Amino acid sequence: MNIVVLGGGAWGTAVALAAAQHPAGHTVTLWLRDAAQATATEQARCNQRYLPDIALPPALRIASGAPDALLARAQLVVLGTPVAALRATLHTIAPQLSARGADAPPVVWLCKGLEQPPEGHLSPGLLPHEIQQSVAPALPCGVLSGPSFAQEVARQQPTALVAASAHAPVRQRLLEAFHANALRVYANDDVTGVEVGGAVKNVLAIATGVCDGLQLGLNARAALITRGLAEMTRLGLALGGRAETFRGLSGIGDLVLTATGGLSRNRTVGLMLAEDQPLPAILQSLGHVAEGVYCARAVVQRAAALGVEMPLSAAVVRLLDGQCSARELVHGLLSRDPARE
Ligand SMILES: NC(=O)c1ccc[n+]([C@@H]2O[C@H](COP(=O)([O-])OP(=O)(O)OC[C@H]3O[C@@H](n4cnc5c(N)ncnc54)[C@H](O)[C@@H]3O)[C@@H](O)[C@H]2O)c1
Ligand SMILES: O=P(O)(O)OC[C@H](O)CO
Repeated sequence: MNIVVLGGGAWGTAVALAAAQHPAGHTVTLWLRDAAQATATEQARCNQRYLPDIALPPALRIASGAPDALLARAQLVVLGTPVAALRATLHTIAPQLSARGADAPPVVWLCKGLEQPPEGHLSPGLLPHEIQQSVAPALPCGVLSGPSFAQEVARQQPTALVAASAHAPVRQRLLEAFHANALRVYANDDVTGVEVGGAVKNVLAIATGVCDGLQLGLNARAALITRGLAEMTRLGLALGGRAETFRGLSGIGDLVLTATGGLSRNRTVGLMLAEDQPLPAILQSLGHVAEGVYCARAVVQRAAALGVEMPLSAAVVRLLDGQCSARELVHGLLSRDPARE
């Protein structure tokens, strides 16, 4: 299979690397928007900026510049950008791919979050598949999600992913592309549920980082994860997702990984906020995207529009907006009225 991965951050690189190691012998190209970074990656055979210490397999091709020739041959296009770049990327590639008619390859994204509406706009923050529907509704699309740190996938440590799409051929293409070696890919047709899980767990991982940074204890962390799963599920159901999805890999699975795993960027943001470090400095030191920071407000706004209560996510928004300190956030949550579970 001819696979093109657009976007050479940590996750795009790890996913391209996994596809290039598939025993079927796929032809895999990792496309980077930054030509200098592409050259450096090719010379070092390592993405030192985003995935250091990982040697890229010889079969993995690196490219930059206009991706038209790559897209003309692609049988699967994987978008490795953050949510913020998904709309623009789809705008760029959709005309060429749509022109292939029935031969158009599936397009799948890896991002987890909601789009931030432009400042001052009243439109809701959209999930990735809603962005795709507004930009390129005719393309066969899907999402690859689930509990997966790039570094572990790149080291071929066992990982279970979810391939979600409304289209069975897209799900099948994803299985053929990635299911092998230490990667297991589970199919799911609940795209909304999978995307809500992927977005909300990032916000909740910030909250868990705060909880652990303040050394509130293991009981508090378990309570936070459990109540977080409840609010993730409430929002997901209200948006049309299915309950069982939130009990699966892209729900509780990714929430537990991101909220507790030391490799999580979102959790790291929470740990640093607990030390009262300023957010801009935290984001700069991270060097990678932490989607929870960018989608927390959109999550809470969509929940409010649907009458869904999300107290943990709302508390994270107040903290990110500088309306309270980490300790005040905890105090506010502990002072809430008693409620039924
Ligand atoms: N890193 C992981 O372990 C992991 C795992 C699963 C999912 N994800 C998700 O995948 C997405 C990408 O994460 P990552 O870890 O690769 O991020 P990263 O910070 O390592 O890299 C981001 C990449 O996106 C590119 N980029 C940033 N802004 C852009 C723009 N405006 N236009 C085009 N490209 C742009 C950067 O050049 C870089 O290549 C995120 O939504 C993340 O939540 C990450
Ligand atoms: O490092 P994070 O917090 O962006 O999480 C990475 C993955 O989404 C975990 O599944």
